[in-house]
Amino acid sequence: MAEYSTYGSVAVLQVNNPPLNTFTRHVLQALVSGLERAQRDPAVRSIVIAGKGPTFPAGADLEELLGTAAAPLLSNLRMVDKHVDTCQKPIVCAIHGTALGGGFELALASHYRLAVPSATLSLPEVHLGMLPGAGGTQRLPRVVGVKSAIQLITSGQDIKAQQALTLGLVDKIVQGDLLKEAVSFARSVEGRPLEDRRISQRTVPDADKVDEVVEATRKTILRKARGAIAPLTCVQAIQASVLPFAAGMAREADLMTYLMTSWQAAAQQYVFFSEREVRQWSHPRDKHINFRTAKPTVIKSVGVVGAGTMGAGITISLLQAGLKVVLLEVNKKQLDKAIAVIQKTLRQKSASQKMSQLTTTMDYSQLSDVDMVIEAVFENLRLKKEVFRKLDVITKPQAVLASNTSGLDIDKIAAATKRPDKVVGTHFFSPANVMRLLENIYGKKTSAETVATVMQLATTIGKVGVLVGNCAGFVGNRMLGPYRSEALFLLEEGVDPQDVDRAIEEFGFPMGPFRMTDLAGNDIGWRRRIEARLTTEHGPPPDTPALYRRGDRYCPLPDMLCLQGRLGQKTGAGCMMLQEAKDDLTENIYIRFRTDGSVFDLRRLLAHTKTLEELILDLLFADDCALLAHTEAALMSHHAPSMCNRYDPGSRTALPDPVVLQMIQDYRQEHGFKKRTISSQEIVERCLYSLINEGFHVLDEGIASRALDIDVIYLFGYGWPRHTGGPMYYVERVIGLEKLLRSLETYSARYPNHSHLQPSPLLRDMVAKGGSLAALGTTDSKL
Ligand SMILES: CC/C=C\C/C=C/C(=O)SCCNC(=O)CCNC(=O)[C@H](O)C(C)(C)COP(=O)(O)OP(=O)(O)OC[C@H]1O[C@@H](n2cnc3c(N)ncnc32)[C@H](O)[C@@H]1OP(=O)(O)O
Repeated sequence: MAEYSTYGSVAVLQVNNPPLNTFTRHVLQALVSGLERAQRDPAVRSIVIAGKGPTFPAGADLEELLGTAAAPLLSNLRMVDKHVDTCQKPIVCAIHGTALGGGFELALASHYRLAVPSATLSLPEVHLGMLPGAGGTQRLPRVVGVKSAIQLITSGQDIKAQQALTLGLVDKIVQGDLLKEAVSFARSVEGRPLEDRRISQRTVPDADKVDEVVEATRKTILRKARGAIAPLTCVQAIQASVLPFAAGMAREADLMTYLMTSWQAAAQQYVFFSEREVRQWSHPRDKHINFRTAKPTVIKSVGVVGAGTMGAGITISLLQAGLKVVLLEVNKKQLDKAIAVIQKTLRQKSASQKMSQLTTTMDYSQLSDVDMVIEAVFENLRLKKEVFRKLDVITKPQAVLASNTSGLDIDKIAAATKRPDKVVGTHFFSPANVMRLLENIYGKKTSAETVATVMQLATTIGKVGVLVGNCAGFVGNRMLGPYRSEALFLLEEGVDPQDVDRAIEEFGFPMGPFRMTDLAGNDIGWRRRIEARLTTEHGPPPDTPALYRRGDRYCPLPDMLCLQGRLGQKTGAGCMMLQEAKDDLTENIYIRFRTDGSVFDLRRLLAHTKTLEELILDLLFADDCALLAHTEAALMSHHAPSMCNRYDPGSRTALPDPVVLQMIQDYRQEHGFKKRTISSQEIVERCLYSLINEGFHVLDEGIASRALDIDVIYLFGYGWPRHTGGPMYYVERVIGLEKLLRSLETYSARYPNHSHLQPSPLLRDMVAKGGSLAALGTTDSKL
């Protein structure tokens, strides 16, 4: 737990609690005993505290923190820190690996800190819904000032050793043997006065500006926190650091108790464990196939087909993980553009050496030797099947073939090959090199080995891989469908798009449904609806009632917007007009693209088609993605820049668009909707409950095997607010399943033809039998 040894006058206490040396009560008790022993021993004149194995203590043990032991754990940690702080013999912390949370706080309570260059320090408690409650909010500002302390504690960001040295958080960076250096350093400071080494005795450097600093940061923190209580509570604790140390510690303790007992802390700790637990996958249809039994194929080289935004992002992720990549793109301009993007991103990350691992090509035969291919072409089944047919012939027989699709049928794609067991879905999220989620989809014939391979790939490239079954939209996009539909029905009834967005953003999402569609592109869903024959390129299918499809309520507003060319924000922002656009297109209009400098003459393009709308459609459905992307942008810059909002040139701030508001008004009138006032609560409930209800269907059908898989998908891929734990956790722990059921019953009685509001049989069953999502495999054992 804490090994005691002496080197002459130096006592060394090495925390030994593998793998991360986290603080349990036993570890802390062992530290207290060691400290007392060293203090008692007259031959000991200094003390070194270090971590055995790979790291200095990475903080309090979360398993223990989640149970009834939390309060004693905290008081033990505070006791250790007090022993250390007030010790009459100098205490030196020797830091390597990750000194996090309580580990870093112990170091701050010590008199000296040495670190190896690779060490990382941080106070990440805010991510767990807590604050650094063992003196971190009081000692850190005494070293770095209130302003920096607020920044470091409310972000929980990593502090690298060199930065820690600059900030005065460590005294020396040690290049050689850390323990040896620490022992000789301790010896060198023996007998020196300790008073000025005790951080608790210092004053906060910017104490006179504390109110000013807090005021200046409060707004930003509130905006970033989006409903999370921990960040602002951290600020309150830091504010108390200008008080005498004991008073500040008392304030910190009160605020820590408040946070530790909050549902948000429990939710965020659930998120921490769920992020790790998804790695322990099992096949929803056959539990015998799981992370223990299935062996992944070793992947050293990956082919990426398609160098659009997704393909480039995927390539960056793979290169950063040290894999060899062959990037194939049939359009030279697009390929060059992607190379420039990849180079720039890797350079920013100081990882330019990784470029040597990249081969770019326009020739499929270059893929003959790769271990795996990730296809990232345009989201079109015909095109994807064609690519897979080619890949099946060209790649080696044992190569895994993955499709980066956001919802197309993996079995149909697999059927284009003679190796359906090696075909799998890997749904990356945009930007693919930034977003952590990787939704991995198995088809009917995907082998256990192939599943294990893509789950392993997720870990290798630093993503959170979640295994799901094959259905339209998989888990994430499937659940988004009802949410979007309900948002549209709210427009029909009288809410404006920005009101829906505001309510959802106040709940904690970074973006409401309409701003999100503007960003992602309204045409994505439109194309999918056309493929599903819910609409056509020219309007509703013949003999179809405007507001119904297959007996279900349908809102055609997004289709109408697409027909007007209102496809999304990308088009407004990605290009620059050389000459003013004219509505009638009687003159030549030239448009140059910032992205690749290409110039289009719209009139010449139009000469080949009857109407502008037809031209948009021809290009949208063309398989030539590069042409599509450019021309779509060209047309859109002439037309309206977004679906529902307008954006000033160069800005991403969504502004209500009077044209759209008028259009919605006319639509309401035409279809006899009476505008009514709808509360934010109703907006949030209808949108989110219909999404969560779909989650129950997904579980019922075995598309996801555990509620935590759904939570992780929403947290890491869709911006679901972390402090609520994810949709399924939130509804079970915060709302209550019974309340969800009653609300859905109320809403579905009011809107009998909104099928997604009909409570799922699984939900009904759980409420009737008192069942819980935990029984379906959440991490409850750890809560
Ligand atoms: C009561 C005291 C009150 C207040 C003061 C102090 C508060 C605290 O200290 S709160 C805790 C602060 N520390 C953290 O938040 C660290 C969290 N851990 C991490 O960030 C990472 O695990 C890591 C950077 C330390 C290591 O990352 P990596 O190498 O990628 O490993 P894993 O994340 O996969 O972790 C391996 C294994 O360890 C488990 N684990 C990690 N941290 C803790 C912890 N603090 N307590 C208990 N267990 C922990 C993690 O779940 C993994 O377990 P499995 O292999 O079973 O999945």
